[in-house]
Amino acid sequence: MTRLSVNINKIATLRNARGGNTPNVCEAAINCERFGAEGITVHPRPDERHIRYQDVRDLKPLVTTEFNIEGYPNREFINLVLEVIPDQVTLVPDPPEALTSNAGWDTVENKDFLINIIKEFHDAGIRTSIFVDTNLTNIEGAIATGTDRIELYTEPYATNYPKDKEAAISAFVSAAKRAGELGLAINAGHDLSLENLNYFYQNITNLAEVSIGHALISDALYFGLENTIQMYRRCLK
Ligand SMILES: CC(=O)[C@@H](O)[C@H](O)COP(=O)(O)O
Ligand SMILES: NCC(=O)COP(=O)(O)O
Repeated sequence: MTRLSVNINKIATLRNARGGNTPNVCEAAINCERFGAEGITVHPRPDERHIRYQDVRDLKPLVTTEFNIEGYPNREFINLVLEVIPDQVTLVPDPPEALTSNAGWDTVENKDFLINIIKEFHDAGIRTSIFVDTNLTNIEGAIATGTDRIELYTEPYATNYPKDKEAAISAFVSAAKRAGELGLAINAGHDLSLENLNYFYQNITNLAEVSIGHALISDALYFGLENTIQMYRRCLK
């Protein structure tokens, strides 16, 4: 079974546009779960342009499925995660000014850095995942960090899918196979959509979880949140 974790960053983007509390991020999370989401993902960024640190604190007692916090592990982020104790933390190597995530970790170069942070999260009982591309050196490097999971950065797959889906998935199949051999569980995310999700799911057999935000929240404008979540869940069958 592959879990669908709904990333609610874009709900916060809309809320922040007017400075009030509409739409309400906490209500949205509760409803996502009611409509079939099997997890809630948030990615607080240093400028708090969408999810705010306080949102993360407010969400923790409300999320009843799986709470996944993503972000670059600076000390402020690490302290927030250790305060909130989510089910999973996903470490992403984004510089503060990044528009969105656009690369995975160089797990060889950052080995010692990641080992120390992952240990800190493990000591607090938090499952870890690290964002990586399909480069096999980075997949093999991930095991040395002690992480429980990797999250495959799927933007290149999403970009290439409309041109040639077999070519687009190929590196992901190899990466997932190698990760499986090493005993790493696999998550995936970034730019997954109703168009490309089912093919990804069909080809990556050992996929534990996908986190989807931008396309899913956009689709909800047309199809409604409940219907959209069900549509995405049907792509994972
Ligand atoms: C790690 C990842 O791919 C997602 O967290 C994605 O970057 C969403 O972040 P934004 O909503 O800030 O684009
Ligand atoms: N980890 C990926 C994520 O949470 C959502 O990415 P996107 O669907 O907003 O591109």
